[in-house]
Amino acid sequence: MAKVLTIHGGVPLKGKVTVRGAKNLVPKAMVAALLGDSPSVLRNVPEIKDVAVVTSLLKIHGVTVSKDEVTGDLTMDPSGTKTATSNEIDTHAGDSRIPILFCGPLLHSLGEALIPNLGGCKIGDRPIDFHLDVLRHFGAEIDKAGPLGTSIRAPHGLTGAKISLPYPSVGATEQVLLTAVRAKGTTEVENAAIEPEILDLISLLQKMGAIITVGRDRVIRIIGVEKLNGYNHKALPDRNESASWASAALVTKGDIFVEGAAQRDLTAFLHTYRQIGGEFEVTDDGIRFFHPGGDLKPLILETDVHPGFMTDWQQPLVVALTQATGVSIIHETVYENRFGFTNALVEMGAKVQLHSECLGAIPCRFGQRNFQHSAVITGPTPLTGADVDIPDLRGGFSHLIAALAAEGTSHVTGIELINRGYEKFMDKLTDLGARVEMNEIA
Ligand SMILES: CC(=O)N[C@H]1[C@@H](OP(=O)(O)OP(=O)(O)OC[C@H]2O[C@@H](n3ccc(=O)[nH]c3=O)[C@H](O)[C@@H]2O)O[C@H](CO)[C@@H](O)[C@@H]1O
Ligand SMILES: C=C(OP(=O)(O)O)C(=O)O
Repeated sequence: MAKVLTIHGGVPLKGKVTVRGAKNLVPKAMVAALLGDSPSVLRNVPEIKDVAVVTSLLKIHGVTVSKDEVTGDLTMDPSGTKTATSNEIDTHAGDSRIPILFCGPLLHSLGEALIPNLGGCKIGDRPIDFHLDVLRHFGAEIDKAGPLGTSIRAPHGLTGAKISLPYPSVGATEQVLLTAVRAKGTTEVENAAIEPEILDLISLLQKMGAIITVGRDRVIRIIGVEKLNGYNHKALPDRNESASWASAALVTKGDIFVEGAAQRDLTAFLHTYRQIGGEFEVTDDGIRFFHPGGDLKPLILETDVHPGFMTDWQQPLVVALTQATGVSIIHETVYENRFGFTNALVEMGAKVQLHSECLGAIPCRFGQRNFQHSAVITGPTPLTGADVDIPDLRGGFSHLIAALAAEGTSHVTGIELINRGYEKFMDKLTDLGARVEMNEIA
């Protein structure tokens, strides 16, 4: 039975939501537990699909994962780590992007790793060439990278390496970290990503006994150690979920206190929010986001790696820009195909034109290659309810907040995708006063 969410729009979202540990850190912290020779404890764990997927992957590799019924904290004991069968691995094909990060830890423990084909949002090709090159630098052999997944071995162990990433990829940087901490000798990675979730992963690895320094100009150095212990760590809050609810407040002319939102990790977002005309108040417990009344202002924006404007913030913000007075331009420089979600916004009444040129100050990797990676948004345009099928996590959130702001009723399918990154999504919407009903259809 498929689910369809009916949304009656036009209600400002008001109230409080709580964000917990980041989707882009928690599953990776769980993978890091494989590196220890004693159990690890992870706190502030959200109930989202990627956590369920990694819990299952750890279990089929012999890791005991137990959850505290009251706090939700996870205790992961890797003492029984074993090779999983290809059938077990195959059950997770297409689920998430995290399995590729099992390579380093499994190669250290078992000398081999079998990785299912990856899932994640369909916002570009999302190749894994950087990951496989990184692993080869450490001495791993890629037996097979084909339709049934990737099989990797390290018959001679893994040795530290000097690596320069072609682009500051988040996943490839994490691949380096999770492999280098127990490799023989020293690793140096240039052009590394330094997103807050990566720095939190480094903190956690440091607790385990890893030797890591983050130097100038995105260079990270790691001295491998033979053994690591388990960690006890509280995951950093989800800055992407925080930014999503902030955009929801602006789009619906509402007022949302996001408990747990951390200003430190949202500097670029808060700057942009204020430029558009959104208001916020930072407290020790979170951030209140609200529409202060009056017109929203258009802007010109490029997504970028940290400390730039995060690509995952772009999609919900585009909905707010449909309500700004004037022309806004967004140049998406991280993914080549992240504007597909705007088709549904156009059906709802928005004016969005896509272009393959780089409409930004810096020409990016996608210029002259026929990727529609720049968007011109003209507002304000009233939005009306529509029937929408959610394409991906952030595009889906954008559709939902557009429907919440629109006049009339919308029907949304594919809502399950939202569970990848938004904990207790329906409860939060209801608590904020949204008029929504979930029904099942044959
Ligand atoms: C689970 C997780 O943490 N997901 C985040 C992570 O994704 P993820 O780690 O997959 O993103 P990357 O930073 O690796 O990707 C950035 C760019 O590099 C390219 N690339 C990446 C790897 C590779 O081997 N070859 C290659 O060409 C990608 O196609 C993309 O164009 O960082 C992205 C950028 O901040 C975020 O949008 C995602 O929410
Ligand atoms: C692109 C995203 O996630 P993933 O890398 O897990 O697909 C996202 O969170 O917006």
